[in-house]
Amino acid sequence: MSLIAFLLRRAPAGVLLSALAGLASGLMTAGLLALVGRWAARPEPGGLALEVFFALCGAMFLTKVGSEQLFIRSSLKAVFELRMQLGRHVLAAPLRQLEEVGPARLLSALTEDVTLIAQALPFVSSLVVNLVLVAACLLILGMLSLPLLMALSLVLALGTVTYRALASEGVRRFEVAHRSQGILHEHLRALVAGSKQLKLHAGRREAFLQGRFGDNARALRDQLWAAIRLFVAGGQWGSLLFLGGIGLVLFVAPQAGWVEPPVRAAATVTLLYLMLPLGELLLAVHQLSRASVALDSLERLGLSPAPSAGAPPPPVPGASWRRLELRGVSHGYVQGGERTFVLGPIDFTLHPGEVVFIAGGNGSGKSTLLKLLTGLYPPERGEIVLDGRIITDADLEWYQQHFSAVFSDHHLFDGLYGISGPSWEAEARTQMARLGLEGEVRLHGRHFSTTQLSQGQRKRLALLVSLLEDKPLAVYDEPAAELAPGFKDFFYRQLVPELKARGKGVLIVTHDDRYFAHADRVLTLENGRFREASIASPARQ
Ligand SMILES: Nc1ncnc2c1ncn2[C@@H]1O[C@H](COP(=O)(O)OP(=O)(O)OP(=O)(O)O)[C@@H](O)[C@H]1O
Repeated sequence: MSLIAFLLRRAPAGVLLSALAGLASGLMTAGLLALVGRWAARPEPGGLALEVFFALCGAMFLTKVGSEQLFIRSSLKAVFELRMQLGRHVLAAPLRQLEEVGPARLLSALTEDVTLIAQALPFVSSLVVNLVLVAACLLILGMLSLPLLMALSLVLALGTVTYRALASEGVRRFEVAHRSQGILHEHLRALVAGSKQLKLHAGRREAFLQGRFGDNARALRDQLWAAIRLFVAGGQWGSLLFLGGIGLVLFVAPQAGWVEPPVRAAATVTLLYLMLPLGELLLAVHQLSRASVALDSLERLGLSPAPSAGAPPPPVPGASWRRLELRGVSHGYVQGGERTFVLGPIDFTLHPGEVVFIAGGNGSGKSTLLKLLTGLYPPERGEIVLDGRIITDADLEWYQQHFSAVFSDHHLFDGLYGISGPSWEAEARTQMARLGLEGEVRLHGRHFSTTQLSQGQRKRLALLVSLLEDKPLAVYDEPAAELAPGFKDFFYRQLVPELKARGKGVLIVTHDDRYFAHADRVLTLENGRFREASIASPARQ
């Protein structure tokens, strides 16, 4: 099973030790059963070796507890590693791949799929221990009566074949339900993100809840029920067969002469005991089947690390550079097999201390250009060249580290991650004061006291982080869109000239034509291409 392989890959020593302890525990239980069986078969009471009985009980308890604890530790380790690995894969995957998979599917994988796997892992241990117990019970029964063992094996084989047929159909239905779960996640995201609009419009709220959301939730409920019902039916059929097996021992076997009267009690005890591990096995198969669907789905996400992952360490912030060029670069989007938009080919050069504004209508490709320039989208055609070095796939990670960015859909982290240096705190406080953030947000160590802020405050906090990063190149996508006039002025008239004076290359997507005079060049994008030549050093307003 893929789940067992998954565990063995991540915690081989712990799983093997746990399996050995489980095996020992199963053997002790079988020994105990054999002992009790032999005692039950004696015509006279007494004669059970008490010390052997208690020794076996103690050993069974210790090996079982040891096996379970080792297994739980190994499972937790495996799940922790899976979470870390998924996090790394998400961050190492090319941005386009993440956009294509979509946030809902990613979140569903990182939360629900991992949880399903974590919850199912203890059942791997149960599978091992109970398989040993079943094998041991069959061995004991075989020693008591060979014909009985053969008849029971037939019953068990029939049960297994039927259960497998039902279970494989159940797994198929779990797969269908899993796809609905991904769609439900998308609707849940819409429900949370759109709660304001839904609150203000009762008709829309009901239409959404009863419509797409409710339809999908109902479909998921029905698909899960269809899948679980098959496993339950399989389990019930297995129990029925087994009761038939007990009937065999009690009524048919003695008459057929398969079981001698002295061992009939022992065979019945063993058979009755066998019901326990068989029941647990069925439960384990059910849980593990569901988790296997989740694991397969995680593997199907196919988050391949970008070719640049694991590249040389990033440069020290503030590293010097001389010239950045885009030579005939282009990038296109494909949706439903059709090219919907192409940016480029673009030729563009930026030098230290240069400030370039990018203007253009909605959908003209400004944000796409920023993603291309920063290496988040590798060019389909053309070259990015930094100081004469052509940026290859293997250089992308290194190249990306030159940029500090504030995107239009910027995520505000709750603290200053990755900001270091001897005077980072003093610098942070100074810049917070300049950006008017004092009194609105406080620094607790490296964490912000809050991120529950207005749009303008969030934008200023994002600018603060960008300033503290102190990278050689700064790109901003409509940074002043939500800023009040005073802060807009401060940004264009003070911050941007300061960045320029410090030799940064600055690229700003903006519609603020009042401030165009503060750029060395203003380039306008139109349908993915630059419309006109640069405006060199316009007169300051
Ligand atoms: N992830 C994506 N997948 C497919 N198409 C996309 C994607 N992102 C953008 N596009 C398309 O590419 C075109 C350019 O989008 P882009 O976001 O670069 O424009 P923009 O100039 O920044 O627009 P705006 O001023 O409205 O922010 C648009 O037609 C858009 O629909």
